[in-house]
Amino acid sequence: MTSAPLGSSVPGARPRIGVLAVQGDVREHRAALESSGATATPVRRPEELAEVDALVIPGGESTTIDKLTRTFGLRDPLRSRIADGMPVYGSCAGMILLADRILDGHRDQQTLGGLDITVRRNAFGRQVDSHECDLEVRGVEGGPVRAVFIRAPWVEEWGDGVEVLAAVGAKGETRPVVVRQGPLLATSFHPEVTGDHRVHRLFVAMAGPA
Ligand SMILES: NC(=O)CC[C@H](N)C(=O)O
Repeated sequence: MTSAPLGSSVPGARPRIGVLAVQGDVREHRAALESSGATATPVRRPEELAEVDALVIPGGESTTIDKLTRTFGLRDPLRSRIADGMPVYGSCAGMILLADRILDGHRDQQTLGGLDITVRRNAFGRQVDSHECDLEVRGVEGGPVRAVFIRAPWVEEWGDGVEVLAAVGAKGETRPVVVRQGPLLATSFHPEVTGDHRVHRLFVAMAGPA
């Protein structure tokens, strides 16, 4: 008997989803993905990226993740997979990495890009280290999601192709905190820390067999 090929072309196969494993809640994202119907593997090397159908970029520090992905030779492979339409979910710093434009970035900070959004880093104010709220997210059934924000960004501008799935009121404005553009999904908050895996299930459905 031959072994089944990897990937979502196999009917009923679990999508193979990588978690960028240079910094952040890698273990928690892998557990949330596994319990949402995916096979989750860490990605630190270009060869590991080549084996996955989709990718999660965890939160952490976007400047550090930017530097480490360049050090590990992952930046160009990541950019080309994103350009080829690989589904990617970015949480917090991961949202920043997916954004085409950053406000309040470090000098020399680069993103991978792909999402037609402008994000503001540490947007809720440096004095507000973290906060939580209940948030209705379009596409997530079963009531509000507990959203845990940790030095989080928000979306300040977005293009016509970007769907806003959730927003919060801040400083008199409505600021998107969950956005989707085709195969790319981003949240300002950290769903991996709450034990509620519905955001991961939404992403697994985006990554899985049609
Ligand atoms: N929890 C997080 O991912 C924080 C993001 C961080 N403030 C940054 O700019 O990268």
